[in-house]
Amino acid sequence: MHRRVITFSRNVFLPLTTVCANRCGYCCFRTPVEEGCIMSPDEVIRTLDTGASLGCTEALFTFGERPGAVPGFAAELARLGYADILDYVYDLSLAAIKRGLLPHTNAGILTYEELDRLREVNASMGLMLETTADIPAHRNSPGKDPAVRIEMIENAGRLSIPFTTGILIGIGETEEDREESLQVIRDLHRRYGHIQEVIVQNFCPKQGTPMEDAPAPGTDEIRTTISLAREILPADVAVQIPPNLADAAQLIEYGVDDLGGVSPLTIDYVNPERPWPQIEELRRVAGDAELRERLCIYPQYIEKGWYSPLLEPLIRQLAERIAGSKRGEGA
Ligand SMILES: O=c1nc2n(C[C@H](O)[C@H](O)[C@H](O)CO)c3cc(O)ccc3cc-2c(=O)[nH]1
Ligand SMILES: C[C@H]1O[C@@H](n2cnc3c(N)ncnc32)[C@H](O)[C@@H]1O
Ligand code: MET
Ligand code: SF4
Repeated sequence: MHRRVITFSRNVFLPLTTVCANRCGYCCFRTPVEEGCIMSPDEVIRTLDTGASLGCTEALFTFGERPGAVPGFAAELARLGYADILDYVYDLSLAAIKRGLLPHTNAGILTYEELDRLREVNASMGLMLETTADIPAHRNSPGKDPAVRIEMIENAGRLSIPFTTGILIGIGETEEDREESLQVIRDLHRRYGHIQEVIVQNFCPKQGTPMEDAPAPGTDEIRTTISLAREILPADVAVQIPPNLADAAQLIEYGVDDLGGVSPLTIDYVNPERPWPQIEELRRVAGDAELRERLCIYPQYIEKGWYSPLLEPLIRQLAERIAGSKRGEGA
C-alpha cells in the first residue's frame, strides 16, 4: 500500500522591510518608516550563514508591499546604496544562492517586468490571493484588490514561475467567498499549470490592530475549508496549512498535503507570537503519513525545468541531498 506523504520545507524568514503601502486590518507586521525599518545586509548574511549550517534549503523573502511608495522610505534605502527594494532583494537572493539556499520571494504585488527580473534568482515565488471578496479589512490596501492579485498570479503563470498562493480565512469573507477564491485559483492553474501549493491560512487576531477583537476561525471551520480546497483543487496542487497557526494534528486527515516552510532559526514575523514546531513535532503531526522534506520548488517543476540556468546546480545539489537524508533514515 502507498503511504500518504506530508511535506515541509526548512527555511529562514527574511523580512527585508516592514514598511508597506497597504494597511490591512489584520496585520501587525507593518511599521511606519523609521530607522531600523530595513533588515541590514549584515543581518541577512548572518541569518543565511546560520540557516545554511542548520540545513535550511529556502530563503523566504517576505516583506511589505511597494515600500518605495511610502514617504521617507527611499531615503532609508539609499543609505544602503539602493534605489529600489527589488534590487536589494535581487542582490541578497544571489547571496542566498551562493550560500546554498534557494530564494522564494513574496513581496506583495509585482509587475510582469518585476516578476521577470526576480525569476532569474528565485526558485519559486508567492502571493496570497487572500480573498476575492471586497472586505473592510482591505479598505486601505489597494494592493489587496482581488483583480490586482489575480492579474499578478496570472502574470506569474505567463512567465512559468512555480507559484505559491492561498486564502486567508476569517477576515470578513463568507463561505461562498472562500469557494469562489479557490475556484479562481483552480482556473488560473488550469490555464497556466503553475500553482504548486495553496495555503489555507487562518486569521489570528493581533493586539493593537483594527481586527484585534475579531474572532479567529475555529478548528471545525478550518477543517471545512481544507476539505473544500481539496475538493476544488486538482490533485497536483498541494494544500498547505501553517503548523504554527492551527492545530495541524487535528486537520491532517481532511486533505492536508504540506506543512509549509518551518524554520529552526527565525520566527514567523507575520505571526510573531506563534513559534514554529520543531521537526520532531511535525513527525507526530504527520501521524501515519510519511513526513518528507521538500524544496521551495516542487519536484514536478524541477522535472519540467521551470527555473533559471543560474539555479540549476543548486537545485540539483539540494534535491540530491534531501533524497539522500531520506535514504539515510531508512525510509
Ligand atoms: O508564497 C508564500 N509563502 C509564504 N510562506 C512560505 C511558505 O510557508 C513556504 O515557505 C512555501 O511553502 C514555499 O515553499 C510563509 C512562511 C512563513 O514562515 C510565514 C508566512 C508565510 C507566508 C507566505 C505567503 O504569504 N506566501
Ligand atoms: C504573509 C501572509 O500572512 C498573512 N497574514 C497577515 N496577517 C495575518 C494574521 N493576523 N493572521 C494570519 N495570517 C496573517 C497574509 O495572508 C499574508 O499574505
Ligand atoms: N506584504 C505582502 C502581502 O501581504 C507580503 C506578505 S505580508 C508581510 O502580500
Ligand atoms: S499583510 Fe502584507 S500587505 Fe497587508 S499591511 Fe501587512 S505587510 Fe502590508
